[in-house]
Amino acid sequence: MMTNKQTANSAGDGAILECSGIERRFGGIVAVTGVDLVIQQGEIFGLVGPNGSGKTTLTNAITGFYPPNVGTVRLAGKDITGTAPHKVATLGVARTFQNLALFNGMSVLDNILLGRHIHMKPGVMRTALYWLAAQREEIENRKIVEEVIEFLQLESIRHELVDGLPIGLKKRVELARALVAEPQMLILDEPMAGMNQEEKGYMSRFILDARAERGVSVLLIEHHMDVITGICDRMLALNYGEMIASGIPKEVVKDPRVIEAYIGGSHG
Ligand SMILES: Nc1ncnc2c1ncn2[C@@H]1O[C@H](COP(=O)(O)OP(=O)(O)OP(=O)(O)O)[C@@H](O)[C@H]1O
Repeated sequence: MMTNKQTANSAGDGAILECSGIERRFGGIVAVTGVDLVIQQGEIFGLVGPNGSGKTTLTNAITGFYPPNVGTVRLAGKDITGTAPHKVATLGVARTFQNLALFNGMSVLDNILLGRHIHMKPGVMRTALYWLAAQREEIENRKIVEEVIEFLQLESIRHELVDGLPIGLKKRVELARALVAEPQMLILDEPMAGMNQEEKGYMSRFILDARAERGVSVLLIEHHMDVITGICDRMLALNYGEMIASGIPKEVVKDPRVIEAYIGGSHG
């Protein structure tokens, strides 16, 4: 279990994300309650739980989509509780969504470029007087985008519309869009849903490499326990909105409460 010492960690001692006592209600429904979570810089941290256990609600509380009713969220020591989603993004948190959020009718490249918008200055872009600055900004944007395209091996499909791509590639494009924002913290909501074993292997490798080469810390929501035990440093399991176990994945997945939650839930 997470100790008081860990949850009390604060900026400067390596925590990138700290959630304390998070509760979020929707009308009479308590979607999440009493959740404490500390992710250290460079950690890949797994979040599991059956359908409806509160995983997405917790990420929405962190990213400001649905601020918590109770509790605090700190990013690199700074209190960001209730900060608007676009501001949280500019502070260095990027996410991918359970149900893909790509723009159909647009190419792979254009979808990825959209991930740079938090770093673009529209005022500068529009003002002819500052065309040089804008040009420099554009070159910088393209450089990062090209790096990420190469990193995620999307070169051969860069001009294809995202519409017809298989799910595995769509998920990879979404990861690319999140990475070009150059986040400190990446929140991935079921990035391997619908993938076969080989595709899961690729995606796992990309997540590990993103940490190694781009220095991101990762909060990974995932139902595939082999992926959680394979690439996560630590993990947290939720059930009915509450923490039921946390710690080293190989130990947590053997916890009877976690097994029971999954057998009882629809992912058993
Ligand atoms: N916007 C909302 N309005 C009302 N209830 C909500 C809302 N979002 C989530 N809930 C409820 O909160 C609870 C937790 O849902 P949540 O989507 O966070 O679970 P989850 O673990 O992410 O599930 P899944 O694996 O299906 O994505 C559920 O009972 C859900 O119905």
